[in-house]
Parts: sequence; structure tokens; C-alpha cells
Amino acid sequence: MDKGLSLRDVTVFKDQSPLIRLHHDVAPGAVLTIMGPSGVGKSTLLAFITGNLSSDFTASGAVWLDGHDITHAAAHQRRVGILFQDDLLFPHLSVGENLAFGLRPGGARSDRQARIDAALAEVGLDGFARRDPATLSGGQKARVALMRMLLSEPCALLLDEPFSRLDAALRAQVREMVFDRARSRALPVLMVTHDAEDAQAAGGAIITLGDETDR
Ligand SMILES: Nc1ncnc2c1ncn2[C@@H]1O[C@H](COP(=O)(O)OP(=O)(O)OP(=O)(O)O)[C@@H](O)[C@H]1O
Repeated sequence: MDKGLSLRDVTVFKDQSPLIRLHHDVAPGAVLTIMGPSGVGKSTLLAFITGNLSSDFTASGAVWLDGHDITHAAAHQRRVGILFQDDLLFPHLSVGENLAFGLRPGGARSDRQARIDAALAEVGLDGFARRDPATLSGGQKARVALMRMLLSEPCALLLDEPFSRLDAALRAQVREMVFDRARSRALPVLMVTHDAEDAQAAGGAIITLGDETDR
């Protein structure tokens, strides 16, 4: 597959024993959902894909993104964005400064500001640049975290239980926003969740680890 995310015979080992195995392609704009019991290695798999695997694990196989083998690339060169269940906004920075962290280095100050303003407008948060993240609602924080990640211009999106702290109504709304933005940018999405509704809403393939249906 030229475009998209390709996990080729990926196995992550803990203490020399295979923890998790996956062989799957995720096409641009498609979502692959991974479910499975706690401790099966879902977050560890995502850490392998982002290049942040802890030294307590080893791995074999390859990760390809848009036709490039990124298995051994440095984490910051991978162009893989990730969202966690906590929004992880920097509390000492304003919303705009948080978004600036997503931007790739360089460019004129005015251009950078324009991109931040456009990102806020895209998710209905016009005029929020100077706000303290502590003053935002859960859904607003989730939207800022999403746009900060998208400003880094990722080529793939990983989601690690990203909606689990939101209440039901907000959850559906934020989920739709994330999938919608990913689709409009033709990003392949790999989502880890415990929630069957998240998995259904994603509308793509679902793999349940721990029951051998990993292909
Ligand atoms: N840094 C680490 N060093 C050693 N073992 C770890 C480390 N991080 C996680 N583990 C262990 O590795 C296994 C996989 O953990 P991981 O967090 O990937 O599971 P998970 O499927 O994402 O679980 P959950 O659904 O609860 O988030 C677990 O047994 C966990 O205790």
C-alpha cells in the first residue's frame, strides 16, 4: 500500500515473550479499531508506532507510513499524531501557546498566528487564543488538543481511549469531530478503545486482541 499506515508482522515482546501481534493496513481516511482486555498491550503497540517504546519491550516487524519504512525513524520525524484520554494541554500556557506547540518550526510570526486562529475557528473556538486552558470545558479542551495535534501535520492519527473522560453527549460530539477531521485530511486512524460505541461509530475494521482475530 503506497498511502496509509501499514503494520507488517509487528510483534511486541515483553521479557522475550510476544505480548501483541498485528498485521494490518489502514488506508487513508479509514479507521482501524483495536479492542481487547486491559494489559494486552494496546498502548504499548501505539508507543511502538510513535517511536516511544520503553526499553522494557522489544519489537519485530515494520511500520510503513505513506510508502516509507518508519520503523527505525526518530519519534519526532515520524509524522504520527496521537491523542490520549487526557488532553495533556500545558496548564501554564494559553490556548494559543498550546496550539503553537503543534506548529512545525519556522515561518513568519503572522503566518503562525493565522494558522492558530484558523485552527480555533475550524472547531468553533474563535477568540479563544488567550484563554487559560483551566477555564475551558472538557469538550473545548479536547478540541484544542485535537487541533494542536493536527497543526503538526501528521500523516497518521493514533487514538488511545481519547473520549473516555467525556460524558456521553460530549463524547459523541467530540468523536464525530475527530473522525470528521481525520477523514477530511485523508488520515489513516488507529484507535484503541474499550468502548463498543466508539468502535461502532468509527465505522471501520475492529480487531479484538486476545482472541486471535488479529488479521
Ligand atoms: N514501562 C513498562 N515496563 C514494563 N511493563 C510495562 C510497562 N508499561 C506497561 N507494561 C505492562 O505491559 C503490558 C501491556 O501494557 P499496555 O499499557 O500496553 O496494555 P493496554 O492493553 O493498553 O492496557 P489498558 O487497556 O489497561 O490501557 C501490561 O502487562 C503492563 O503492565
